[in-house]
Amino acid sequence: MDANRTAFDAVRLRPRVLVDVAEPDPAVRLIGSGLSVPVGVAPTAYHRMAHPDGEVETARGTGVAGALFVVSTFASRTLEDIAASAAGPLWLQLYWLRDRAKLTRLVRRAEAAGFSALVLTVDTPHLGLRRRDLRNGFALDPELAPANLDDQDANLQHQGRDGESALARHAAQAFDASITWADLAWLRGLTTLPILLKGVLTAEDALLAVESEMNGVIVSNHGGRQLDGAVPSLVALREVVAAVGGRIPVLVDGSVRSGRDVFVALALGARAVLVGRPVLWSLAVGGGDGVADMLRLLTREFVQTMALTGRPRVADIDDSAIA
Ligand SMILES: Cc1cc2nc3c(=O)[nH]c(=O)nc-3n(C[C@H](O)[C@H](O)[C@H](O)COP(=O)(O)O)c2cc1C
Ligand SMILES: CCCCCCC(=O)C(=O)O
Repeated sequence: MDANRTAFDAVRLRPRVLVDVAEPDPAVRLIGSGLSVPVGVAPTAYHRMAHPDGEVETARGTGVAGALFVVSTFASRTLEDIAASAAGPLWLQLYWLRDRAKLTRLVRRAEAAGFSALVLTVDTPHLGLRRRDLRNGFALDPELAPANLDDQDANLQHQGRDGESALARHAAQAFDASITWADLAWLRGLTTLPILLKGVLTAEDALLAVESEMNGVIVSNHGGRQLDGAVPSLVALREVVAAVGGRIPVLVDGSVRSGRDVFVALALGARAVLVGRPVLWSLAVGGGDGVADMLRLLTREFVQTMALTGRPRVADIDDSAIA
């Protein structure tokens, strides 16, 4: 997690001057959707831990800001309620569940509710070693449940065993850790929705994603929550962008905390960024309005960086902007 942040801080910008920057335009199109800014909400589980209305508020605030919302498999509100409150594009993040019938039902519900893409997270065959969760015996409040998984697994609410995380135990039971690139054909055949892979950190895997007919990759080390010591997302971005060679969009997440960071990621070849923890913080402080404020702040900072680097359109942002 720290390395993600350090990688952004290490980048220096090369501003061009005497360019007409009277009206910078941060809008983009991404996988068929128009966005006011190349920013999305990363999938994070259980927004009701941050706000009583959970993902319904996140969807409202994200729509107000004209950004994208990637809803987690472990959302704490139903896909249908989230869709009813959304004014912008929604994608559904999937973990590959052992129970393929359950996975299929999720995909069908997403299609019916108007979600416009799927994001398969591929860096979590097992949950990472999260020592604080283990030490604290992390478990969910009994009021909270994954709203879109029909088993309502009691293991997640299991309380009070030191040295065990209810999330890690549930992941071990529910996630299929045996899937390989060959299994992607099954998912590809299940739906016509675009599919992106989240958690790609190498050129080799990016090439396999293209060969597997995936529609995009999200360069991510899961915010530092999976493999301790993994390469920072921003560092991995360069080799993934080079390998993909423009054939499919590349997104990135991990410690994006300002509009300058959004600009840096785009200069290194990302088509958009996802933001994780700041969404939970702003949701906790101000509900949907808080999320909208945070995203609008990122947008204002991004626009200012475009202006002060002499890159008035998103298409003008390339690696010539990086020292
Ligand atoms: C509390 C929390 C829950 C998360 N839940 C999920 C999840 O359900 N699915 C997933 O693919 N990634 C999940 N992530 C990872 C995020 O999607 C994202 O990769 C990461 O948080 C980005 O880094 P950032 O938080 O520094 O912006 C989670 C991250 C956090 C902090
Ligand atoms: C069995 C629940 C697993 C939720 C995992 C959410 C996640 O990805 C995270 O980083 O936390």
